[in-house]
Amino acid sequence: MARRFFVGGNFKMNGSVKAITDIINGLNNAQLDPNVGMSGADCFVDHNRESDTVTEVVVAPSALYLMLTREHLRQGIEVAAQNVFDRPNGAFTGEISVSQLKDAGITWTILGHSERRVILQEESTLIARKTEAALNGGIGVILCVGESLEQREANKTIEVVTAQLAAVAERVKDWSKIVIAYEPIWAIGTGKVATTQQAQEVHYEIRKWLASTVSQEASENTRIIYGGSVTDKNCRDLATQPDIDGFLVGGASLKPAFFDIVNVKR
Ligand SMILES: O=C[C@H](O)COP(=O)(O)O
Repeated sequence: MARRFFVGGNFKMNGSVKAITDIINGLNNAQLDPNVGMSGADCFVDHNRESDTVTEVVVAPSALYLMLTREHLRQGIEVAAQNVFDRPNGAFTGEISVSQLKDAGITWTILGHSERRVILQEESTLIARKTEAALNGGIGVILCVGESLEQREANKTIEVVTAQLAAVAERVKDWSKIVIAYEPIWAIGTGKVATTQQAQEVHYEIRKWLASTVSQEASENTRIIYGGSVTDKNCRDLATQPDIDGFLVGGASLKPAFFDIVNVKR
């Protein structure tokens, strides 16, 4: 079975009520390229159909705008949090629980983004616990991994990325609700996109790692998406690579160019 193409929009800590409302309206009115496989504006996602051709689209506004987005965004596009805590409801000031996300109709969360790993100093063990909690609570996880420029130059990319994944594999056996986002840190927000070869190489190695560490089934079925300066201009070549199953888009997800990325021919 072909893996369903997946495009996530990570708004990061951007936006206001007005700006997010404008983005929601844009998404609600977006026209799809008929070459995606379907025609009409309601074809982004339909969870009642088993389609390999229709792209799955998920957007991740900051926590303050999750409910606004879910309330006004058309059905068929899912909403993701950018983080979730690993404990049930309780005395954890400033955190959001998995059950609170579910209660608000939020079906995905991003975890392990390098901005949280580096700036907030989140370690792989915490990210693994959060991943386990999200999955146990019925929330899908966009699990981000990626190396710094220094690590790439020291030829440590695969070692770093697989160590980040291994922390999750220690706690999680079922990877069917995980989408892995490979995001080289040096490509995030820098305008310096990985070459198709660089991205494909790492995605291939991640798939190999899944086969040897998780299962052959996880290797074949897990979506591995690329993030890091993806635009409507550079997404096409990346999308044609055999192990690239979509994108996690930052800056460009705030702009109309996002629809061209969703509609990319592959
Ligand atoms: O989560 C998204 C990535 O950090 C990529 O961000 P970017 O597209 O702005 O480089």
